[in-house]
Amino acid sequence: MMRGSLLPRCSNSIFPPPPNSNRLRPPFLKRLSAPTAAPSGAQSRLTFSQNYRTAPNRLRSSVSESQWKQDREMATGDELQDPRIARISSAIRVIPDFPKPGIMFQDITTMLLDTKAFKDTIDLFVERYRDKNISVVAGVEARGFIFGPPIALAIGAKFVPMRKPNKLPGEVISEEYSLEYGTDKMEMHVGAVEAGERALVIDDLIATGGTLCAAVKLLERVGVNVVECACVIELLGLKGRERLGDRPLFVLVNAT
Ligand SMILES: O=P(O)(O)OC[C@H]1O[C@H](OP(=O)(O)OP(=O)(O)O)[C@H](O)[C@@H]1O
Ligand SMILES: Nc1ncnc2[nH]cnc12
Repeated sequence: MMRGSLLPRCSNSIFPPPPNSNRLRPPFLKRLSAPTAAPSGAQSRLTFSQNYRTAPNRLRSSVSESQWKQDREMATGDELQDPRIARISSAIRVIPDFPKPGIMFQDITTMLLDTKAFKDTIDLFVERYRDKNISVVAGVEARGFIFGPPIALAIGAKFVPMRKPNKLPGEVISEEYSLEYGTDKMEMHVGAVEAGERALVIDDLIATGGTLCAAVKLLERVGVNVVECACVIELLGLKGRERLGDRPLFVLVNAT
């Protein structure tokens, strides 16, 4: 059955938002929004995002003062109001009740078919992270493997896969983490990164934040400075940001 094709693509663009839309809410209201589980058949809304957070209390012993200031400026930059985001948002398909009832699945595969939207997505990240002295792009399996490598190549960083358990052949360090239901484990090759390196962690989506948090912890355990986490989509209402604490997170679009 062509489940998703029957749905209109969610749009952020020039059309006025319907009643109760979360579109373009100020950031402080975003925190109060409903969880991802929505009444069956409801259309999830994707919103423009201005999601920047500082990391004021972060331990940055391996980072110079000027680099710290530069990072802070990056994390508190002007609100992102880029027209490319509307196209990206519209190209992401939303499938209700997948993989189980109540979940509004954010399907990025339709965005990958739209060559302009896919390129714009990569470009937006590259524009943000080039010239930031980032030597590592760490991508979270599986969907972080789609966005991470082109960004890494474009900014001149290496790509490090953060994998599900028992996939990497060499010596690994691992981190267990909890998800909405149950636990999972993430692994990284020992020696893939060195203490003092500057990393960007990338994934397609943040929901509860468990996955990104595990990736960050793995890197920090070996002395890597995680400059920022980045996702295409943030699912509002699941408190993913809270789980990340004061670590900066950058997202392109919000969804409920
Ligand atoms: O913020 P969280 O609650 O941790 O959820 C976010 C994670 O969930 C999805 O991966 P998932 O492992 O479900 O699917 P995959 O098999 O495509 O990697 C998504 O790609 C993120 O990695
Ligand atoms: N609603 C959702 N859509 C896509 N991927 C997800 N991972 C966790 N929640 C998700």
